[in-house]
Amino acid sequence: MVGGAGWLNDPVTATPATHGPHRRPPPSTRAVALSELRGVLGLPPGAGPADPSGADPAVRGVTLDSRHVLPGDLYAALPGARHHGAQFAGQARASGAAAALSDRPLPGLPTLVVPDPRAVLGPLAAHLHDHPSHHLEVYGVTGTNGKTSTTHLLDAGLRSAGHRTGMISGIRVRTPEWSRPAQRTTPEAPELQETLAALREQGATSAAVEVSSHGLALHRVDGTRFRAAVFTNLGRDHLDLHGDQESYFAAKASLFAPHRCALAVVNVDDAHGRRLAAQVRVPVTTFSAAGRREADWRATEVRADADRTSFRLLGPGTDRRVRLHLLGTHQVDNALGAVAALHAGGLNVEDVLRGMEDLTAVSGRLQRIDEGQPFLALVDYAHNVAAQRRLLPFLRTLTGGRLVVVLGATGERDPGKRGPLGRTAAQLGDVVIVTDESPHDDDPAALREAVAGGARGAASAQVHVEADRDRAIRLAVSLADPGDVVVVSGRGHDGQLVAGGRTRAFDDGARLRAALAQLARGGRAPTVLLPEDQVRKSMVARPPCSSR
Ligand SMILES: CC(=O)N[C@H]1[C@@H](OP(=O)(O)OP(=O)(O)OC[C@H]2O[C@@H](n3ccc(=O)[nH]c3=O)[C@H](O)[C@@H]2O)O[C@H](CO)[C@@H](O)[C@@H]1O[C@H](C)C(=O)N[C@@H](C)C(=O)N[C@H](CCC(=O)O)C(=O)O
Ligand SMILES: Nc1ncnc2c1ncn2[C@@H]1O[C@H](COP(=O)(O)OP(=O)(O)OP(=O)(O)O)[C@@H](O)[C@H]1O
Repeated sequence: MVGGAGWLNDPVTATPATHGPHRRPPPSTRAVALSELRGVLGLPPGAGPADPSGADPAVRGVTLDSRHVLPGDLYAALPGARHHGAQFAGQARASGAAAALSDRPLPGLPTLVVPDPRAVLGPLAAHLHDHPSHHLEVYGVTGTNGKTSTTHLLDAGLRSAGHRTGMISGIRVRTPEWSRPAQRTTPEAPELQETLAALREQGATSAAVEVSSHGLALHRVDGTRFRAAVFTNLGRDHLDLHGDQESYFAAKASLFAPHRCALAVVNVDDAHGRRLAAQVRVPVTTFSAAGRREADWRATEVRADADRTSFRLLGPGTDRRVRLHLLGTHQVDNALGAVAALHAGGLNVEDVLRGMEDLTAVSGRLQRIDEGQPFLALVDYAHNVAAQRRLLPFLRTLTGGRLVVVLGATGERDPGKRGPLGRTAAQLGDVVIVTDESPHDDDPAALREAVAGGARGAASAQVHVEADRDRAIRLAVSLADPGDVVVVSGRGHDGQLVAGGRTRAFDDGARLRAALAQLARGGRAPTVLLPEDQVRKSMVARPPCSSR
């Protein structure tokens, strides 16, 4: 389709062409002899335990999950946090795996043995699919916040500029012929290469791909060539994986290595962005939403309200006002990154801006929920302090009243960010309602306490603790006065809560809408009565808004 459109009005219908149990590799996938793959890895002929029969089986696909093996696949048996894939060799063999890749020989399967199989999986999958990224213009986006939004803006711009394109984002994976919900931000290498191959086969000319730091550190994008890559920003996040901020930055920076990407597009409002721009060895285009004069692309005269966001765009040969439907000043950063990348990639700025200006929303990113209530209610995906620091001051500008923030912390992720999440919400909001997100196997009460402890420490907001997320949302609605702003943060589009090994459907937008509809039906507020010990008020009087 030409003419940008967001997911909310995307014309592509979902078909079950998924990776996973319904995996359907592109028909064009060629058969490659195992000996050829051995050559790709630089293994000498016959090195490592070969098939005792001396056969040289044809490999037609690759997967790292025994449950998804199709006949002829190479099964990559990887060491994991809970299992070693070698445990599942029997299942892979029974499903028709032709061969294996692992750090040890697998019984009954000719195995390519390398010390770090994850590290060679991407190049192998790319080889098997004839390097699809070399035949597409692939635009990547990395950074702590703004990846999904920027990816959607890139997609909208590519489409309005006439590209037949695909999008691999943390919300959905879409090709011209099918679309499905994403399982993770950046797919594992076999799925990524398979999707890029499907794009090529379906006549796509380009793709916008979200690249998480997990994706980089876990080699998921190895074997992929990017026409241009955007760096949005770096805040504290994912230290559970990276250990420290320096390693986190190094993971992000690795996307911009010359073997991966041809052009770097970097946000120089961000300190790590400035560092990256100074160190990369590919041509760099810079952008600044703060209007820095040294940037190649910059925004001035930014106006952002509850309906839209606009700014004056200044760049090579460009000086024009841009009007976005997306809400929040941070979307100016994201739009600048997208426009700079597409211009660097050779596209016409007016063509791409048309699509970006038509993009109506990105699911769960500052999405307004309106049921006629006399206050603003929104859902957002902010789940780290850096995002809160952009989001909450913006929302403050939309209210002369109070800012009510519903938040929690996901379990099994960096414990060090829980207290700061609560503290920042309390510093920048007036009413903080701490609730459960997805605790996974962590203790939900301990997670709530860590967030609430941070919030109480800030001592400037009213702090409530309500374990049940639905009740927390209804509490927020019941507490809102005309003119206030309510934001349910942290989950965005994510329609599931995971606790104690069980997953249940839970959509923040739908629950917020239901609470607002109940308010509209019942007059004032759907009263939520909480046991006294669940309500903690660290401060009853709130500071005047003007003091913030
Ligand atoms: C912490 C982490 O990254 N874990 C990854 C890891 O899982 P694991 O170590 O727990 O795997 P495991 O269960 O021990 O199994 C070991 C191996 O056996 C295989 N297996 C397992 C069971 C079976 O029946 N058959 C089988 O073949 C598994 O596919 C795996 O390869 O290896 C798996 C595949 O090998 C990954 O899918 C998995 O990513 C998990 C699911 C994940 O989502 N991680 C998150 C943290 C993530 O990647 N997030 C980022 C960024 C998010 C953001 O920006 O906010 C993302 O890109 O999504
Ligand atoms: N450029 C930005 N700078 C700071 N915060 C942002 C920016 N863009 C978005 N945000 C905030 O981060 C949240 C997540 O945005 P988005 O999904 O676009 O980023 P992301 O990098 O894909 O996040 P994740 O990796 O968690 O999927 C938004 O809901 C918003 O609160």
